[in-house]
Amino acid sequence: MNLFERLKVDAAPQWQDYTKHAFVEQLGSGKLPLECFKHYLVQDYLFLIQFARAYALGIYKSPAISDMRHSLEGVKAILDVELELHIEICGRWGMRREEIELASEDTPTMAYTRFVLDAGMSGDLLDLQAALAPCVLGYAEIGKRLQLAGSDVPENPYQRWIQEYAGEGYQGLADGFEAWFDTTGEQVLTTARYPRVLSLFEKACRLESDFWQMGLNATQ
Ligand SMILES: Cc1ncc(CO)c(N)n1
Repeated sequence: MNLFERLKVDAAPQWQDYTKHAFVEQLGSGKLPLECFKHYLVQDYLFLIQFARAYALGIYKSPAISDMRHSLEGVKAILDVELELHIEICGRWGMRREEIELASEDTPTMAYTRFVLDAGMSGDLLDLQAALAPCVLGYAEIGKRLQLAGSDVPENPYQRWIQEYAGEGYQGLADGFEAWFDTTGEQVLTTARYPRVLSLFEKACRLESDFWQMGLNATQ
């Protein structure tokens, strides 16, 4: 079992809540109200700006050039690919980049992003990776699962989103992150340290669930 698999087992309730959240299930069935998705997507754009900073912090916290390159991959994937996907999807409803960037961050967006940044600033690369892992590895798992189940749902309005996270590019990024996380674990993880790493991972899962819930709450 690699480090990610071990954390998933030990944080099973939090992982389930996050990856099988009602928002995710409705996204997969195509039944999610558009209002919820739009609210989520604008907040996610703001989220990703902060996450690019968190990967940049990863460069700063990298003990080796190979670690720097992994962090740089994360920065590039967000700035060059993921943010552009959001702009493309928002553009379908006539929302422009300037308008999205002017939106104000909701509390769950602030809570999650600042939590990750603080985990990295106050800790080392492994702490930062533990706080980042649910994001990239969770979306890769969700994307793959929804894509596989999706053949039963013709004309899902959220297909473009699913396809992006199930696609080769994102799946490759997640595989790279998982191996990198494991390598860092082999270098610095001790038995005494594991509970703190697990706690960071669990908290990030909870903050992911809160992020989905923020999307669902947009109809109320
Ligand atoms: C909230 C959140 N978690 C994870 C990802 C995956 O990058 C994302 N775009 N947004």
